[in-house]
Amino acid sequence: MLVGVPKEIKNHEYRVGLTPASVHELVTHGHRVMVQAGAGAAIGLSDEQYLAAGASIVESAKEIFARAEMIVKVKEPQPGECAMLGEDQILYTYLHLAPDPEQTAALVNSGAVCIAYETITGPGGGLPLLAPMSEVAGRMAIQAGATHLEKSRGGMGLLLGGVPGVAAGHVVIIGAGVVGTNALQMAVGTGARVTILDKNIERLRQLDLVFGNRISTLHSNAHAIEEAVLSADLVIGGVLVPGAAAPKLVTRDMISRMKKGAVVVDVAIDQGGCFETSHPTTHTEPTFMVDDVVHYCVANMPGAVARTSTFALNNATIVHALALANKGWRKALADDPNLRNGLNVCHGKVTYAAVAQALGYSYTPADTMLVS
Ligand SMILES: NC(=O)C1=CN([C@@H]2O[C@H](COP(=O)(O)OP(=O)(O)OC[C@H]3O[C@@H](n4cnc5c(N)ncnc54)[C@H](O)[C@@H]3O)[C@@H](O)[C@H]2O)C=CC1
Ligand SMILES: CC(=O)C(=O)O
Ligand SMILES: [Mg+2]
Repeated sequence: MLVGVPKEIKNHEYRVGLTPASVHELVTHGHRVMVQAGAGAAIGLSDEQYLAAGASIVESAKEIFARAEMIVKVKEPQPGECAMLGEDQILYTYLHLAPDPEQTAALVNSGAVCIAYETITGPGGGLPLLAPMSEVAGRMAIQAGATHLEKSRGGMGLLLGGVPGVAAGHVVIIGAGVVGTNALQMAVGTGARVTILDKNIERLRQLDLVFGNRISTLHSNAHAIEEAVLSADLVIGGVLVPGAAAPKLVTRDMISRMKKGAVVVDVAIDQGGCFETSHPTTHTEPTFMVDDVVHYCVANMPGAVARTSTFALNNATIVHALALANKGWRKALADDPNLRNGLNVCHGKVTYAAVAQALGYSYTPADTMLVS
């Protein structure tokens, strides 16, 4: 198969779909890989390294989209990229379609076979292609939150861990999945007081066993969220209902009653966000204020640590990239129900139930698309 890797074009996005090691893996299995010139230059992956791994270097994204049978990316295709996708071309990347009607319409119109990293499941459950970026974003959420608690960034001027004789800050984490757990580890490390909420009590039991009385766990409901948020200095939003738009758990009214200069980091913003007042921001302008509360809502947080993130992502994505290239999409999806769960849009149909439901499309089950 001819595989293409365009340079990412989202704001401050320096990750690359394939590392030289992943290119080498595909080439060893008999495939050809085209990489756009300079795709990895910002994170120290030179064109020479890609050439040495067996790729060819092409100048423009246009040529890659025109020729490749499978496009491997990181972020959802931007409008210009959607316009270049072709009928039956495989697109393998993050999509986050439920909160994004424009992108969904563009992918439906393209006729392409669109496989979303974030809905591919693992043999033991979970979302193994989302997990590495959630690890990164969860850890970064505390860094970003701590930085924006500084006065010069709009925050109340608070050091999360406090100092001897001065109380530590209160971090509230909503969602105890991969983002939440990684944020929890970092928050505990700073010496902050931490409360974590989830609907899944079994998950809270596991965290209680590991962290003991260094944290408070709370079953998530509207009342518990309100009480926790109103006493928080920093709130991290890390909930997920796979493939669906994030539930708005923190209302505008709660935000208006929070401490002035508190910070919210809405990691779930790529699925629409779990704060009613959120809207997506970029690394160039990561925050905005609502009622004197700093909102950090960057939809591609791992892009800021693109080198770490690219390697972590490739560790998880290469296995299915190989299956798709080796077998073609129909057989690869037929053989592997976990990969099949990644199919969101195919030949003009929406093939992921939560996306169809969120955006008012009729739903076509992925397995009905596998016969040619
Ligand atoms: N902004 C960014 O750059 C990034 C965003 N993300 C996003 O972060 C979000 C979280 O991802 P993961 O942690 O990997 O998901 P996950 O599936 O590991 O965890 C989500 C947790 O939310 C919980 N949850 C669901 N509804 C809830 C509710 N009403 N109250 C409390 N908890 C609830 C679930 O029980 C689960 O434990 C996703 O939307 C993901 O796409 C991930 C990486 C980067
Ligand atoms: C998961 C996601 O949205 C990201 O890594 O940018
Ligand atoms: Mg997005």
